[in-house]
Amino acid sequence: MTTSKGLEGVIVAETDISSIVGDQLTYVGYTIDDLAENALFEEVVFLLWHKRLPKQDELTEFSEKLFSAMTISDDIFNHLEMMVKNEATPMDVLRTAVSLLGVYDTQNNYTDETINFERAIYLQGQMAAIITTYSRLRENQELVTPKKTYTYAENFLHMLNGTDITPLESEAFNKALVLHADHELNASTFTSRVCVATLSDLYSGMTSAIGALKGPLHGGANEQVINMLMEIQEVDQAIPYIKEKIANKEKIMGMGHRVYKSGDPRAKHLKDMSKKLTSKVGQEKWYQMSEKIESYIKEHKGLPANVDFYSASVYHSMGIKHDLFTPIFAMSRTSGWVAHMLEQYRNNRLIRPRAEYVGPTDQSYKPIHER
Ligand SMILES: CC(=O)SCCNC(=O)CCNC(=O)[C@H](O)C(C)(C)COP(=O)(O)OP(=O)(O)OC[C@H]1O[C@@H](n2cnc3c(N)ncnc32)[C@H](O)[C@@H]1OP(=O)(O)O
Ligand SMILES: O=C([O-])CC(=O)C(=O)O
Repeated sequence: MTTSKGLEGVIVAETDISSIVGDQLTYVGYTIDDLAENALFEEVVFLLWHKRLPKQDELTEFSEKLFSAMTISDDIFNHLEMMVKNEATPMDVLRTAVSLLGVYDTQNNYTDETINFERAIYLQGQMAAIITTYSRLRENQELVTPKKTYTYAENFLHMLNGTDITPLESEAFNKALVLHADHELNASTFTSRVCVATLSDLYSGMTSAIGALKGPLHGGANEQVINMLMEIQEVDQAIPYIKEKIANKEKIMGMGHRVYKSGDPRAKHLKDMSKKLTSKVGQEKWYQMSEKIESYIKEHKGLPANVDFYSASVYHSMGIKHDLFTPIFAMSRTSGWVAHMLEQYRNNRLIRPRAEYVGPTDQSYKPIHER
């Protein structure tokens, strides 16, 4: 038996959803650059679920269904109110609320693909509804209903802030959602597949995936990055701060990746958006600081910036609360999680690896008074 700590390099599934080759990421054969520049997030969701881009009438129908799924039910609203009172953190709220969606879905046919496509749209819409409702409730703000003329990205921002959306905000947020949509067998996607490989349901897979994404070594890194930038505060403090972290053997959040060794192809798009947005709001320092950290870590540790690094200054300059960064990642990644869970159901086998036992052997039970 061979072991690979952290399953590094182990191939455990075949997929036709996304692929990483060198520093190239593709969704169903389309490069991430192509999609980030040209596609709407909802087109990408359709692509990941149906393995082809939608025609206009299909996109219209799909967007209408998503729009209809963006309204919160009274039941979930009541639970969210309770969670606000308990000052629960947004990722915990999201995980719990998605689990509750499962409680209110009384159809038991977990692996029925037709019903799962309906559930998928519902989940994708509800992610936006849950995050924005929770955010507005905790700020004591009235809820904002989505607009039919808005895209998914625009509606999220509209429901979050209650404002009209500028073209730059729309472009940046749509791009961020496209870039985070899927990423082969990352930890949370793998978690979702392990869960449904027992023939459990989509809500359970999503709940497990949200839990896995929350950790700071995965999706939780984007919030850690902004916390770091806030601690640094001034551009000339960036390098001394980073040097001290490295001297203390601490990790620099948003840097490094299990698969990409030379560069994460998503980071350059977010870097561009960070530059544009920070300059638009007159807060270039967050971009400048990030750029200094990126160059220093690349030069001294050989590590590239990952997707979580520049998304932090992008979301911050859009005025988004820092603890919503990881929930937004989860909202986008719902598209990928669902695609992978559906793929798992279609060609399922229980996922059950082995562990090498390294503990003591030949022990024999002693009565408690003899230990
Ligand atoms: C969406 C995403 O999930 S992207 C990843 C988001 N996570 C982060 O940004 C957290 C910071 N980065 C990390 O912790 C790691 O790079 C991971 C978790 C992304 C990848 O982890 P692994 O492939 O297991 O690499 P591992 O943690 O073993 O690191 C290998 C070496 O690089 C070092 N290293 C890796 N990342 C970093 C970092 N961000 N800062 C400093 N050193 C690092 C490790 O200390 C280790 O050094 P050593 O061999 O001297 O002990
Ligand atoms: O693939 C990974 O390990 C992490 C990652 O970048 C992602 O989930 O987007």
